[in-house]
Amino acid sequence: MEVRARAPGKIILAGEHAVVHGSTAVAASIDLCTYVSLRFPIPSDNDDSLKLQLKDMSLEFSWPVSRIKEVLPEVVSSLSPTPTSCSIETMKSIAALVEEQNIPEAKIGLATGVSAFLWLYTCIQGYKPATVVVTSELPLGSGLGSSAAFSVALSGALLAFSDSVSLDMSRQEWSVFGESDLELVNKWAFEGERIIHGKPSGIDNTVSTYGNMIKFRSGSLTRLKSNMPLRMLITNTKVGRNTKALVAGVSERTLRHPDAMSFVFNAVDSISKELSTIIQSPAPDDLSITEKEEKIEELMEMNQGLLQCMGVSHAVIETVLRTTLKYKLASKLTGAGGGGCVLTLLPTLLSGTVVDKVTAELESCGFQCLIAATGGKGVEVCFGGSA
Ligand SMILES: Nc1ncnc2c1ncn2[C@@H]1O[C@H](COP(=O)(O)OP(=O)(O)OP(=O)(O)O)[C@@H](O)[C@H]1O
Ligand SMILES: C[C@@](O)(CCO)CC(=O)[O-]
Ligand SMILES: [Mg+2]
Repeated sequence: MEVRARAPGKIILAGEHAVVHGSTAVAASIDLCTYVSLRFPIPSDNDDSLKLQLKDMSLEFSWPVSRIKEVLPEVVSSLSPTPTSCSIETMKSIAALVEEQNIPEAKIGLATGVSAFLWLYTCIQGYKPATVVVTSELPLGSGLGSSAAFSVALSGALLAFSDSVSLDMSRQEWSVFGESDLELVNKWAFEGERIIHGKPSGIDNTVSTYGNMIKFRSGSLTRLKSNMPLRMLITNTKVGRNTKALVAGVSERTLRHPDAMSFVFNAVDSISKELSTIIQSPAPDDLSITEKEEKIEELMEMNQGLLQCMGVSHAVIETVLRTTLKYKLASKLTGAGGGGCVLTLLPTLLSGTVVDKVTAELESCGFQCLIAATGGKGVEVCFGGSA
């Protein structure tokens, strides 16, 4: 028995960090995914372990299920079909299980992802032996929502083989969950994000679950229908960072300067709302595509300035901004910042030559550029077969 799930990464067009503090944000899925396959052994395999293979990193972790039962006895006895948060005590027990695996120091950032895996697995599948294989097209820890895509794909695969959702297991092609099942996948993925992020707003797992473009505020989403092409150059600075630490840094700054930061968050809220209005406004209205793009560019620059106020920009991000500005292109960081990826709007009338030139200049600085398709599908599953 095997099921595979895939979930997309995302870009945040406006509102990262401020969304954690109640502001509106706008995000779109991208066509780079994380894939999770789940397979239960057959009795003749004589396999009583839970295995997690992180293929891209050539890492494999394995726990005898008896060991998981011994360390986490309370998880299954209190199994509930509704997503639950991991308590501090259980987190400590999970950390012990992860520590036993001796993750190489250079890859220690994966420990939170492995912890999220153990929590979601035992909550949804109990102490069953299984092999879970993960691969990803997303750079990890770069602002493109790798943690959310991992949590969503994992929740999707685990729930596909649970009684909580209704799926046609005979369909051997990529299929979508029903509306209420999607909600369940999203809620479990949020619990995974909590373990990886500390204090997520929920925007990343929501856009990965539902796909397309969304407006998000205080846990609730509005699906957006874009009425204009939106081509974004994504520049990966390759400077590593950690969303949990950056989110905590903004919270600390907010505690130190509550009044000033509340104005910053309000300004971001207005920017996100204005951006979503422009994106959705009917195609042939009073504003031409070029006028809309100019407004979006200005909003991106304003948002970037406010992200700087929050303390989440970085020297390397400023280098990308300066480089793209030479070509009169507007940019902003995307995701948690502190390094990671930068978005640059490529206006419809921009010539291919300019795109090639700016890309070449960015790549000569050691950055990696890509143009991802935005607003595609959310989480999908596929039973058996080889779709
Ligand atoms: N494919 C994966 N396999 C295992 N763990 C993963 C995988 N993808 C993400 N993770 C976990 O998520 C962490 C990265 O999450 P983080 O939130 O810091 O960055 P991001 O999600 O890529 O960017 P952002 O949150 O800004 O969009 C990794 O260190 C790891 O713990
Ligand atoms: C930085 C942040 O706003 C977005 C990370 O992609 C964190 C979150 O909303 O959970
Ligand atoms: Mg993340």
